[in-house]
Amino acid sequence: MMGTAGVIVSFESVGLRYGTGAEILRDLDFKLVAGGLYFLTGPSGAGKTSLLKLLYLAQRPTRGRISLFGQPLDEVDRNALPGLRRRIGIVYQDFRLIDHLSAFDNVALPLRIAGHAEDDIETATNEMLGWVGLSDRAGARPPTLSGGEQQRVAIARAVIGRPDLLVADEPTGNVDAEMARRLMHLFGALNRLGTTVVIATHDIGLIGETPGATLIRLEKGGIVDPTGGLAHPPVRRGENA
Ligand SMILES: Nc1ncnc2c1ncn2[C@@H]1O[C@H](COP(=O)(O)OP(=O)(O)OP(=O)(O)O)[C@@H](O)[C@H]1O
Repeated sequence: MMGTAGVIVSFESVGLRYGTGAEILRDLDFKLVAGGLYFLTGPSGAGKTSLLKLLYLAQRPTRGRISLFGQPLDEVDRNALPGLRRRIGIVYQDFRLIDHLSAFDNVALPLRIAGHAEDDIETATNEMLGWVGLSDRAGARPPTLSGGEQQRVAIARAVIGRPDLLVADEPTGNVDAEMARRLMHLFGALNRLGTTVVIATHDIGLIGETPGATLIRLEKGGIVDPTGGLAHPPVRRGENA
């Protein structure tokens, strides 16, 4: 059996209900391995976005226990939560860009918050904008960008700080197949640098083109694990299982 070494996320008997409604997530028991690449799939309404919200600390479970970066969240001091959140890059389904900042300044934001030197910020931000094909839109504000362009700004902002955990909700939902492939390369490159990546998507093609990823399938609020990848995660090099 796998111990806790190399585990970045653990869910134990987790359930979630909104208000007094029925549980929309139930009996979630799984571990994510540090450095892993995970796709979360399932029909509309299965609870994918809700599961991601638990992961990026926007929602607390109504039952069970979640541990993140080795820390049980129910024991973490409130003051420590912002520190944990800074280790997570998030691509929201609705982007959540800051409308009065340029694309450049939206992407640069995590580096500014982390206190990097302005020269370094400029180089890294320009490089990232180039990768997502938005060099010529650096000065544009989000309301003047197309949906696909906004999505790419959101992705660039989420990955630029090399987070320990990247959580992306339908990150290729608004771009064409070629751009989706390019963005997947970006997630793959980040993953190879050590970031654990969790992507919710309906895009079966994207999943098929990504070898080495583990599929997490949600149905009616519960996980089905057809490949056994969650119950028996692959042992990665350098890791004592
Ligand atoms: N804030 C909320 N309050 C009440 N119910 C909610 C809330 N957010 C989601 N739900 C309900 O929880 C269930 C799961 O929703 P969720 O958005 O997590 O599904 P999803 O798998 O991400 O769907 P989609 O693929 O359509 O985005 C749905 O029945 C939804 O109506």
